[in-house]
Amino acid sequence: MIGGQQPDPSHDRGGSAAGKRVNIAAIMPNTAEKTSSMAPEKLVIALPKGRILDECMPLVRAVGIEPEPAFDDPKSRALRFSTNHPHIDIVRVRSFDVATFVAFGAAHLGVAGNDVLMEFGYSEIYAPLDLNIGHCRLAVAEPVEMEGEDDPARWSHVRVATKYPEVTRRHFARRGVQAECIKLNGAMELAPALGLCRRIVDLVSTGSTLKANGLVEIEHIVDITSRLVVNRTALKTRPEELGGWIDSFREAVNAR
Ligand SMILES: Nc1ncnc2c1ncn2[C@@H]1O[C@H](COP(=O)(O)OP(=O)(O)OP(=O)(O)O)[C@@H](O)[C@H]1O
Ligand SMILES: O=P(O)(O)OC[C@H]1O[C@H](OP(=O)(O)OP(=O)(O)O)[C@H](O)[C@@H]1O
Repeated sequence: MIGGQQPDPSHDRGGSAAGKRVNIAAIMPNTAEKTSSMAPEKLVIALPKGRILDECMPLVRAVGIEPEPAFDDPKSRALRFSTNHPHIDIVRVRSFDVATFVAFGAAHLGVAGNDVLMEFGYSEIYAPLDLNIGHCRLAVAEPVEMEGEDDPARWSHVRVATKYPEVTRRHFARRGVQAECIKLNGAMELAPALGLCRRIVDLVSTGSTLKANGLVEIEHIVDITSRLVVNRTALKTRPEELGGWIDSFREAVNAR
């Protein structure tokens, strides 16, 4: 279990905000009652390091959560950070791991792209809010020379390099195409030129990475944004507190 520090009731956002929109306490009165009489463990928020962190920190700050100075110190090797709320910590992990930490209840709240959520399909994760950041799309791409002669409607089998084998298999299976996926963790765009496979499934935003590597997008799979994610059990056991944070994040997103 996490933490052990006593909560600071003066910083508990749940009381006032919950009930306005995410009225979980009303539908689960028993759990709400139980938690209000117990000292809950520290609330842990998992944030993805990398490009999404810069986009999500203004929202985190807009809801009134300010991490300790070490969070912004590039020399710091710390992974867990206290905040201005004595009962809230932030952990900074890889984007795929945000989903795992939240699904297993090691973190209560987090931020993850729906690419990551779809790939894992964790039933323990509830994603109540689109944060309107991290906009990109998941797409199939191939070498520009193949574009004219290749007809995706005629495929019965494809071999693709991807970081998203589950989403890729499901996408192709829906139209009866068998996908053989070669799992890579980055730099998928290198695979066709090096003969690993002819096609890739990867995230595309501006398209400049595809272009720089002689590839073109030939099939759109799904639009991607980052979501606020919550552990379902935590939401049941701490409905006011977590519902309050969901409401606060929603207000911050709407105010942008
Ligand atoms: N080019 C992009 N434009 C916008 N959002 C993106 C882009 N690439 C990825 N994302 C979003 O950001 C999330 C994190 O991507 P990022 O590239 O920072 O991490 P990563 O390379 O997957 O992480 P790691 O280094 O841990 O493997 C993705 O899951 C996706 O939702
Ligand atoms: O269409 P673009 O604007 O060029 O963005 C697309 C690139 O962004 C992501 O990679 P990232 O830069 O995060 O590096 P990674 O491959 O290490 O994940 C993605 O995997 C593409 O390579």
